[in-house]
Amino acid sequence: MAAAVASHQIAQPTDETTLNEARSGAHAYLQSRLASKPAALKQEPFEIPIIDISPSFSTCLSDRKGVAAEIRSACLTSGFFYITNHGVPLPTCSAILREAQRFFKTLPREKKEAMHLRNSKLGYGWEPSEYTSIAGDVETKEGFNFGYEEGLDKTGGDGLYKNLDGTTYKGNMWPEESDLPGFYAVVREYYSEVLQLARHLFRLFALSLSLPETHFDPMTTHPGGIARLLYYPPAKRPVPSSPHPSAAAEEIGLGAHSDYECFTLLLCSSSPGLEILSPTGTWTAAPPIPGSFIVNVADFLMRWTNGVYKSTVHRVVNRSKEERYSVPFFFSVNYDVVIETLPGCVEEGGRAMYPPIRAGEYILERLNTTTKDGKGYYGNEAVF
Ligand SMILES: O=C(O)CCC(=O)C(=O)O
Ligand SMILES: [Fe+2]
Repeated sequence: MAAAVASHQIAQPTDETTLNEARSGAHAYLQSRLASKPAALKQEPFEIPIIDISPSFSTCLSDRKGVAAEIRSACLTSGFFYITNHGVPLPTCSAILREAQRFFKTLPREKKEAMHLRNSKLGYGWEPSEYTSIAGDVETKEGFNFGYEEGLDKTGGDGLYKNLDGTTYKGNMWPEESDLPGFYAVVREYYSEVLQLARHLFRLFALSLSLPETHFDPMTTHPGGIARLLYYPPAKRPVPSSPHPSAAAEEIGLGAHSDYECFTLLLCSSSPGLEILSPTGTWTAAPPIPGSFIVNVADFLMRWTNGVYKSTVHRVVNRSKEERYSVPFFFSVNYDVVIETLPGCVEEGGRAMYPPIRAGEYILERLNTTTKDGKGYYGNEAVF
């Protein structure tokens, strides 16, 4: 599918109507996916492919295109896939999962409180268990969120980074080095590796859309990239060992949602818990595969492709007696980029389903809906 280069670097204002449409569009999308019933829809099984991306590091374009074709096929169906042989060293992955455990298990509560999410206008910091809610479910997960800073980027960035709301102050909150010695160094190593992998994958996504390989590169010179450490306690009461049709039977770790950005790279510990909503409306487990990342298409790619690539709804239920840790990395373009449907993704005579939105504003709006009352808790407005 050929697509002309969009005017992505032009910082057009996103007006209130457009944002409202984006907000309700995302909500309607989620509701329609949750409400869809098995009967008349496509056949199971719903497969989450495993893609060995080692050929994508080849100097030969046709090797890279081969991997891009596999990615395309996954994006058209499940919107989720595993990648193996991705180049991020195993010790780097093990180390970040260990730090997650150290953070949640050894950092005293008052030190976590000092980094509470409510002190951030950007969704950063510590989220206690049962603090946030998506789709009305109170979530058992505990989290720690942080965003891009130039020190976490091997390229050093271009010096033009802007926060979600267009401000430029340093928004991350970190534990004191004396409280968790070595924590920041491990986070930096992991983040910088995964950011470079995301830039590499973005080129494959471009190829998968028959765009020039470097199409998205200018949009990721100071990219948004929120990462989180997540802890899911074991279920307090017995839950069915596989997804159950009745939501009431579940103890929700993280409520049903789609991700907001371009795509997500998820690292998880050996405990299962991630569940993906199939096109037939059934929850399908996505168990961890050692040494892999789970990649999922998120809303920006869905919007660019006019819904051709699926931003699939997912959730987490820890059904095991084990603790689960995970580290999602939500890869965004520069927050000042405007996301607009790629002309090549609109069928002849068709129309773009999604109005243009500015990356940072859209994410902020979506984050604001994840409170228990859905009314937001940041109380800030974008200043782009
Ligand atoms: O923890 C997981 O397995 C998934 C996390 C997730 O979907 C998210 O944070 O958006
Ligand atoms: Fe997610």
